[in-house]
Amino acid sequence: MLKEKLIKSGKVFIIGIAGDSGSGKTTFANGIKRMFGDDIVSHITLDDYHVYDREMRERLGITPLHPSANNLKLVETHLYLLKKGEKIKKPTYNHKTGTFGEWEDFESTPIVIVEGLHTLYDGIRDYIDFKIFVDPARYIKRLWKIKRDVEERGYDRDKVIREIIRREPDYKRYIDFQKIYADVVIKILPSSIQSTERIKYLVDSREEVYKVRLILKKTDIPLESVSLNIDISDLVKASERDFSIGFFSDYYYAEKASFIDIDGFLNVDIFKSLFDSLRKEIGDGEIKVESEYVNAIEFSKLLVCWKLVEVLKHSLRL
Ligand SMILES: Nc1ncnc2c1ncn2[C@@H]1O[C@H](COP(=O)(O)OP(=O)(O)O)[C@@H](O)[C@H]1O
Ligand SMILES: O=C(COP(=O)(O)O)[C@H](O)[C@H](O)COP(=O)(O)O
Repeated sequence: MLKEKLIKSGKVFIIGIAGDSGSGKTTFANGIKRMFGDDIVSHITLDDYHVYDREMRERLGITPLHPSANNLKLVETHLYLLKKGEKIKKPTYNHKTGTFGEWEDFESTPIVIVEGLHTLYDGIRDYIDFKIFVDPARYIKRLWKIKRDVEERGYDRDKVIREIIRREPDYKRYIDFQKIYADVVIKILPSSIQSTERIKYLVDSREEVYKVRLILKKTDIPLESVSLNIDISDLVKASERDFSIGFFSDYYYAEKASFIDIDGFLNVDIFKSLFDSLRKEIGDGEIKVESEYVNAIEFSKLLVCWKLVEVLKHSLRL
C-alpha cells in the first residue's frame, strides 16, 4: 500500500498550496492531512517567514504579499533541507498578536504540506512536487477573510475591509500569477444551480452553495492507474438535492488541462464509497462528514487527493 511504500522509500514528497489570504489554504491542507493520516504528514505555513511584524508592516506601508516582506531565500534553504530528510529550525509568527515567537524545531515527514502566499513563487516552486493553487471568487474569499480575521485574529471589521482593498494591487502583481505553475487550480465560485430547492435553502438556512471548477494540468504521468468509479444510476437515485458534475478539456495558460465542474451537494454514501477506493490505495485515512451531503468543495478535495495518489505512485514507480 502507498503509505507503507512511501515510509520505506525514505523519500520526502512536498505538496505546495498557494493562494490569497483567506482563500482556504489551511482548511484544504487539513483536509489532505486527514486523508493521508496525521502520522506521515506535517504542515508548514509560510506566514512564519514574514520579515516584518504587523506594526512594522503598517509603518512601512508594505503588505505581506510583497515578496520582500518575506524571507523567501530561507524558505528555499529549508525546503532543500527537508527534501533531504534533515531537521530544520524555523521562525514562527503569531496571528493573534501580529508578532514573532520563538524559533522552533521542525522534522521532515514523508509528506510535507507547505502552504502560503508565495508557495509557487520563483525559486520556491522548484522544491514542490505537487502544486495546488486555491482561487475562490473575490467576494467568497473576502467573506471568508473578514469572518476569520474578526473572529479568530481579533481584527476590527472595517480595518479588515480596508486592508483587503489595500492589498488588491499586490495580489495581482505577486500572488495571482502563481496559478500558471500549478498542477491543480481550485476555483471556488457561486453555485449556478437555479432550482426552487436552492432558493428554498438560501432563504431558509442561508447555507452557502458553491460550485468548484477543478483545473488539472495534463502531465506525462500515465493517469487512471487509480480507479474512482462514479455510477451514474446511483448518482441519479441519490440526487434528492441539487448536484451536477461536468467535464471538458481546454488550454489553461497555454497548457493542456482537464476541467471538472462540480456544483451543489453530493450524497454522502456515494462520497464515502469513492473515498473507500482511495483509502484502499493509500492504506489509511479518514474523512469528517457530519451531514447527509457533502458540498462541491469537499468533493473537490477528494478529487485532488485522487490526482495526488496517482502522482505519488508515479514518483515511487509503483
Ligand atoms: N471549504 C470552506 N467552506 C466554508 N468556509 C471556508 C472553507 N474554507 C475556508 N473557509 C473559511 O475561510 C476562512 C479562511 O480559511 P483559511 O483556510 O484559514 O484560509 P487561508 O489559510 O488561505 O488564509 C476559514 O476560517 C473559514 O471560515
Ligand atoms: O496575508 C496573510 C497571510 O495569512 P493567511 O493566508 O493565513 O491569511 C496575513 O495577513 C499575514 O500572514 C499577516 O498576518 P496578520 O494579518 O495576522 O498580521
